[in-house]
Amino acid sequence: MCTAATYLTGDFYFGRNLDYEFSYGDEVTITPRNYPFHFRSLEKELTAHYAMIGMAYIAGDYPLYYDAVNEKGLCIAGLNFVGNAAYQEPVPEKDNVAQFELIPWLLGQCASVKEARELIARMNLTNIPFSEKLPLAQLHWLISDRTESITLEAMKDGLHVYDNPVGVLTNNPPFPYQMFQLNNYMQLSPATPENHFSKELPFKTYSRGMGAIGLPGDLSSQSRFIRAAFTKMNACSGDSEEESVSQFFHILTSVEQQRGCCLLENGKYEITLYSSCCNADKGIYYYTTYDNRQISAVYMNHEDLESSTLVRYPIIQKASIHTVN
Ligand SMILES: C[C@H](CCC(=O)NCCS(=O)(=O)O)[C@H]1CC[C@H]2[C@@H]3[C@H](O)C[C@@H]4C[C@H](O)CC[C@]4(C)[C@H]3C[C@H](O)[C@]12C
Repeated sequence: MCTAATYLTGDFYFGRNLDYEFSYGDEVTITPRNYPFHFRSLEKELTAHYAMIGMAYIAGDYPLYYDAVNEKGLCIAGLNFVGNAAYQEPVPEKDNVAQFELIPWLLGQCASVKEARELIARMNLTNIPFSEKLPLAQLHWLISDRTESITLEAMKDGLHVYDNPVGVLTNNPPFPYQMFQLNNYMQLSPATPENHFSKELPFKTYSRGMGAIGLPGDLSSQSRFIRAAFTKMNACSGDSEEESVSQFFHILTSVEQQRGCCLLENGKYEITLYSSCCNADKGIYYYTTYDNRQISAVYMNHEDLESSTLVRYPIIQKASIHTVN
């Protein structure tokens, strides 16, 4: 399971929890403007494009991004959509983009969600795998900038683009079902509840936080969607970088997966391998890992963005404890 979210203070923040039972070997990866992107079914090459930063597995010299942000502040995260994602054979009349090419294709060329919508309208998301060892990932995507978010789902009946007014995405079921479920929670509130049950019964609030009784606490993707939406829509913080980043990680923490709570059929546990928070305006990628709660930061603009070589920073997994005496 995974959860992605957006957050706007003075700057715009975008990030995700990557929940899984193993890591592919994740690296914070900066693709500078002149790194050449070749596309499997397109004649067009992107030899000059927007620079981007995100988490990727680098296969050969190719950045297989999980989530990334470009220098214009456009952001994308891919999340599992198993059993529902369906990709097509290439067709002559469309831009045929392989599933693993989607993030470079959009972030390389689009400065906003509006521009991404235009490319998506001409796009066919194809079923060409990266390699035999790295078969198709069944995903759907949260695509955001500071003004709007959309959800992109490729299903048997074609590509769907949904407005995403919540700025949150988890996994199954398809996005319209996720959104519809929110209707069942409209009574939840961060404020102290009032008695609408019966005037004849003398109810008392015995604890703070009772306004959100009924907020689902389990790890299913539907429940994480509701919980992350509630937390994000009610989140508030100061505008400073420290306050914004701290608050963003708290939103993600509301849906993190602790080892032991989600047992898979293979006997392994799914956990939150990393949490990321990208300042999309400044190109700063912050992350924590399951065992390293210290926030690490990689600045895209500290690198030579005119270069043609990937810049890679393997994630720091080892805990760092600040000893004070
Ligand atoms: C496993 C990741 C998604 C995590 C997630 O949503 N978990 C929820 C589990 S579930 O709801 O319970 O199924 C996804 C997100 C991005 C994916 C990677 C990216 O798409 C990039 C390449 C794409 C290649 O086709 C496969 C390897 C890969 C390197 C992918 C491996 C894996 O599928 C990743 C890492």
